[in-house]
Amino acid sequence: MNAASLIADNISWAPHKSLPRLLHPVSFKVESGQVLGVVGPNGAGKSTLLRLIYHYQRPTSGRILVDGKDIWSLPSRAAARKVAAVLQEQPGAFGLTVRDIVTLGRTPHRQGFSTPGAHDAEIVDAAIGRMDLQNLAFRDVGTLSGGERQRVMVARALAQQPQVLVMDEPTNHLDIRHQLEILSLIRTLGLTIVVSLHDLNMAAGVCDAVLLLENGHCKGFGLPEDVLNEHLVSQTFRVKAHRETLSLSQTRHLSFQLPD
Ligand SMILES: Nc1ncnc2c1ncn2[C@@H]1O[C@H](COP(=O)(O)OP(=O)(O)OP(=O)(O)O)[C@@H](O)[C@H]1O
Repeated sequence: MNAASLIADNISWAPHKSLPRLLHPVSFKVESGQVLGVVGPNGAGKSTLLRLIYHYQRPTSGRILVDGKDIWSLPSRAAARKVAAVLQEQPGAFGLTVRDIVTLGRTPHRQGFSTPGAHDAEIVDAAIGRMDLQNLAFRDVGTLSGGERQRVMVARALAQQPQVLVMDEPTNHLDIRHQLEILSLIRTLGLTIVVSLHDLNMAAGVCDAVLLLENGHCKGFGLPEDVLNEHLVSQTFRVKAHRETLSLSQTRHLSFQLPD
């Protein structure tokens, strides 16, 4: 794998020039190979921020640098060789096999309309193996469970050989076991990762840094233990947050209740 640093330099977004910004200017840096968690209440702007990074929506202001190169100065194909995404809404790709879907990850690396070659096939097989999908390779993706489909989407992103991987709520719809598997996988991919997560304890466990959003504003960026403190979490999520150290694992754990 081929991780690279990611810099967001004053990026913001509005649906139109005449409309108010839904994401206010924010700057941060993710070192090569590190995992940034994006957290915040519903509607905070997490997916909006991620869309700018995976080259889907152009920022209204600012630059996004991967390995020092502004991805919005690149054509889509070149940007897709730098940044891949695993999204919540999975395409209804009925009729395509798992292998077909993973092979789509090679598209940005091919010339024009050329068909995939032996080199592509090797990379696709490696991605399928990495996600333990060998037994499902020729299954119609429409017949897979949500967890299996999620693994296919990660395999497709790996076949894309990006430097940065963006994951929008990758644990959604997964049972506890699969949530933990995805989180432990995140740590082993050797890529720079930006992941949005709703579970703050999971974010604290898996991320090197956390960005906390509220209403399109950055409320905190830094080490999980600093950003996910009782005060900031209580204020941002409008709950009463309590943080304790669990005796068994010696990890910090947040619990929540509604305020009085
Ligand atoms: N294209 C758009 N036009 C108008 N409003 C938009 C557009 N995209 C997003 N929004 C609004 O921006 C706000 C932030 O949305 P976003 O999906 O980024 O939030 P989120 O933090 O990912 O939320 P959730 O946790 O519910 O998934 C929401 O109020 C949403 O309705």
